[in-house]
Amino acid sequence: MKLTTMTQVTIDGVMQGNGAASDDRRNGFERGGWALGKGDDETRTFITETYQRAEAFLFGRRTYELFAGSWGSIGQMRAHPIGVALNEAPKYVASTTLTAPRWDNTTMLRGDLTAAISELKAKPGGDLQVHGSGALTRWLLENDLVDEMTLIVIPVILGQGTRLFPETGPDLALDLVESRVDSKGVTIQVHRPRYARA
Ligand SMILES: Nc1c(N[C@@H]2O[C@H](COP(=O)(O)O)[C@@H](O)[C@H]2O)[nH]c(=O)[nH]c1=O
Repeated sequence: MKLTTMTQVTIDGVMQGNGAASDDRRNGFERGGWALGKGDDETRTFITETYQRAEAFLFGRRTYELFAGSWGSIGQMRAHPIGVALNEAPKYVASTTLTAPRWDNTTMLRGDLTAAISELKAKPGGDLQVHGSGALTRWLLENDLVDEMTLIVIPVILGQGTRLFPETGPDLALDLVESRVDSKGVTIQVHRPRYARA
């Protein structure tokens, strides 16, 4: 499988609390919900089709729990095409703290994460998709495991919140695979990292 990430970020690179203000108030964050209703229909279709294409999903603990409590639990969300894709596909969670995953079709990845993810990547098939999961995405980039990275850039400067990319991290060159701007100014960028060590 090809490991792909999809993250909504602001112009200043924040990824915290894109969906709802209540999702994540860590570190006094109070400007959540910045991505809600921002893209146009074409962007929404792009996002939905991305989820539908997934062979499997890989999550960090926090995003897994947020998704399990929404896409996995609320009837209307389960019935949405994104909900259907998420509920049907196998889900993997990288966490050392989560003991009892509450969503069907979930496998916990413990121990040697590099080996576990390399094994998943070696399986035939389509996308192993990571959504949200900032800590995991940073770790995957640090460990040269991301094959393709989609950024959905929302035209706001938030001025607070956790950034997707760390203050200190890997130095990566990216090949642009696809980019487009929608009618509301939301930019979609698909990049392939070119790892120096690859
Ligand atoms: N940007 C963005 C999300 N954003 C945020 O990711 C955070 C969870 O990951 P972590 O940083 O590992 O704690 C949490 O603040 C959530 O609001 N989540 C998504 O599913 N999709 C996205 O595009």
